[in-house]
Amino acid sequence: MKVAIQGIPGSFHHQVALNYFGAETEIEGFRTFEEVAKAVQRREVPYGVMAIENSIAGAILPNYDLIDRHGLHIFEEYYLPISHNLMVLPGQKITDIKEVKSHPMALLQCKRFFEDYPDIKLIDDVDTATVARRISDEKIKGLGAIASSTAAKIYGLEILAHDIQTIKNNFTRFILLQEDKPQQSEKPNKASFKITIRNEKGSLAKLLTLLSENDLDLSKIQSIPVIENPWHYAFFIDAQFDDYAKYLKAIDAVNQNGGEVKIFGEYVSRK
Ligand SMILES: O=C(O)C(=O)C[C@]1(C(=O)O)C=C[C@@H](O)C=C1
Repeated sequence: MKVAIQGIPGSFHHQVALNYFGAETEIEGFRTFEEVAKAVQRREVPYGVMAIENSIAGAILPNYDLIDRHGLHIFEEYYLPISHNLMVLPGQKITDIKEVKSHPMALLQCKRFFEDYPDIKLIDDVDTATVARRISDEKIKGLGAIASSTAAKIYGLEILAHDIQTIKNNFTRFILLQEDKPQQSEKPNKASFKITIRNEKGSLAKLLTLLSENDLDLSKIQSIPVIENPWHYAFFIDAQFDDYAKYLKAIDAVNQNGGEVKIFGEYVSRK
């Protein structure tokens, strides 16, 4: 079975794919989330893994948009505890480091650590492990990577500082994607969907009332621009519920009241 991820062995996406699908899984790494979404949409790879939000850095908004544009379905969520480490070519000291490169979400999660090192320049890169591999392959001095301890092991780097994320208790929520609408074996108690409403006074308040009246517990609501219609907004929502029938009633009520609902997935909450 093949699974698409952004990144290479030692990245957090790689870890999630192995944890969820098993150690023997064939993993196909891509450079960008967009390439992952396209590969799943075209059925070149049956499943994709995508980070969607982090407990320190917040949502990865462009990924909600990718799921939407590529018509993908969420069938599962996965929470991975994230520990970041500062690593270098063996023998390098922290005072030798001029630049640190990593995935932008990883850099955001470690911002506070680098406040004590204002001379180190932080630079976005494709993923955590790719930088570790590059330092190792090209024997780059003066450059640090932020990545997992697994990446340090795989690429033979030395860890100068462990657990450098701002809050020790750091989690990233990943979603598992496929092109087809999934058949759920367990009863769903969570759903992700997009609601587009007319930009009128009180329309958001009305929408929230309809959801709350049907006992939906929102764990996320994020507004995104409707690009075809400047200054109009849609909302990406994650909601939990005990009663599936009531959830359907809520969706129906929104549709009846001028909202437009697109469901990305119904699945079991793993929190
Ligand atoms: O760069 C990696 O190792 C990734 O798997 C990407 C990613 C992300 O997209 O948020 C995954 C988990 C962490 O939050 C940091 C980076």
